[in-house]
Amino acid sequence: MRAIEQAAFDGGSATGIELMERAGQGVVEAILSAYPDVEQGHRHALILCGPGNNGGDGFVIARLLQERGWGVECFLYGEAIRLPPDARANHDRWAAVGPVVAFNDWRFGLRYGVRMTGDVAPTVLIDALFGTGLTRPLDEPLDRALRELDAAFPKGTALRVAVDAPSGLCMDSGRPLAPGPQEELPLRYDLTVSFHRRKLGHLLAEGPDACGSVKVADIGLDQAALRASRPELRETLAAAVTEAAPRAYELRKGGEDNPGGHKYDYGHALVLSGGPGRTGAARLAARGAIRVGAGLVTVAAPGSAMAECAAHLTAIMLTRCNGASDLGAVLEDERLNALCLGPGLGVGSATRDMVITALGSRRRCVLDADALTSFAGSAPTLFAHLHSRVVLTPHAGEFARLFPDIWRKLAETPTGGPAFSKVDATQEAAARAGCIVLFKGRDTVIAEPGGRTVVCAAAYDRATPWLATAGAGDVLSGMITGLLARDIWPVTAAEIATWLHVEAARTFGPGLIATDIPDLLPGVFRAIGV
Ligand SMILES: NC(=O)C1=CN([C@@H]2O[C@H](COP(=O)(O)OP(=O)(O)OC[C@H]3O[C@@H](n4cnc5c(N)ncnc54)[C@H](OP(=O)(O)O)[C@@H]3O)[C@@H](O)[C@H]2O)[C@@H](O)CC1
Ligand SMILES: [K+]
Repeated sequence: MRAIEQAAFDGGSATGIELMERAGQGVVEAILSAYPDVEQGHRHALILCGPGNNGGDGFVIARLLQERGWGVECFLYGEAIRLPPDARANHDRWAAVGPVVAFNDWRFGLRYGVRMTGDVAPTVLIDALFGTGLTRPLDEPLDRALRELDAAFPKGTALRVAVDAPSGLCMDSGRPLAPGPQEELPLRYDLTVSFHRRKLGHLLAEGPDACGSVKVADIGLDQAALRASRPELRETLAAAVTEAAPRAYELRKGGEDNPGGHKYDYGHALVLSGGPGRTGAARLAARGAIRVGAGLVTVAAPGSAMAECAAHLTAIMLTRCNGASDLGAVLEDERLNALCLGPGLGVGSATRDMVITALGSRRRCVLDADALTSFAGSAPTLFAHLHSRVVLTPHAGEFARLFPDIWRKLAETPTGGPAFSKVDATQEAAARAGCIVLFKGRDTVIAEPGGRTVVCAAAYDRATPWLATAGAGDVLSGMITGLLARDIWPVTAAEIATWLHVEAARTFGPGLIATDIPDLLPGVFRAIGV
């Protein structure tokens, strides 16, 4: 954001004071449009201003609300004379018309303990303490003061709005920089108003829980001009966060963009299955692969599990595979162009051998679940065989087993900002593994070694708590495999599959189970014009 802001200054399209005014306006407009009721009846805002430009935004908001006839109380954390110039100017403008309470006098417990209701009780609390400039955990006394405020006005009694960021939340990682080992932010919010774009912190880790909802205020930064003036920003701006639906032509069969007409034009995916009683995961993956449009899908199962698989599979073919040497023979069929190993496959040396055989064939490949866990403690062996057309899809536990040192960095309590983030962790893992890593979670991150990184967050209006169900991950692996079979570039396949997976769950809602997901894809395809 600092670089973007500088580009706007350099290009002469805005001054700092103009951006700050628009930011303050943006917050007021966002509050009034999301919560029009706050303009009815008693209107009183309590505004906490910090020592940087976030605090400056707070003073603009104070002035604008007062001009609308609101009662406003401003509290400053820090010293007015130390404020940066634009924030100082807005502090002084406000101070000419209203009081500013210094930190020593905040004492929310005393102040509101006795007059919690009536005309002086705030209906809106605005946090303009820290935004993107948070560099270290909140000081203990500030943390305590905010907890007093939390107790005086429990969530639900006054609307809570964060300017750019909930104070204490690191906007590069979504991780709290709070004192104490619990890493808990003192306050949670109903609305967070971001400027220009959503930031990683709004989407990663604790971000969505802390922010409540996020509205983006346009402060007039022109994206096209910025890209032209600062080429190095292009990649970061393009790749950071994606919520866009995949382009329909990438998924379409037939037509001008995709003239192929034969099933073999859409590839042949092979999904390896575990033994009897454990074939469900592979069958779920296979169904994901065929629904996403692979031309053909075969499940390869041990002889002892053939009958079980045959009883359940119709559009999907079946072949026998009793281990690595059988797999080698199966892979002599060159038409098998994408492989999926892991779901229900079993943990141990047999799986390790099959993974190594699969990787040796240089096919596009998804490794998930047991295929990853089988290499816990021998990750370097796996890394030695990986290549650029492989996608690893670990959840947190699997990630920790393969990349224990990277995981430790992510699990440690951060002592400063920017804190080590899931984006950093996934990029490091991809660089080490030499392949695509899709690090699952509500804040899924997909990284290519030294290349594109994408955050596909299932948060806010894309929240899908019902995806936390057994087998959902197996379907995702199968969907990626199906897209790989269709010749879609691995990182794109991972990205499209993740989006479709969330979208399918969203269209279904409560009650979703994994077997539903593949069958929801046709509806999602229709909705996005495939
Ligand atoms: N970029 C844009 O386009 C626009 C940006 N705008 C706004 O500016 C915000 C960014 O402003 P910013 O850079 O001044 O940072 P901000 O978050 O106010 O805090 C920095 C201050 O806090 C201090 N500090 C840090 N941690 C601390 C701690 N734990 N405890 C105590 N102090 C701590 C830090 O001190 P230092 O680290 O130097 O010691 C410094 O003094 C952005 O979020 C948005 O709201 C809009 O106005 C317009 C367009
Ligand atoms: K803030």
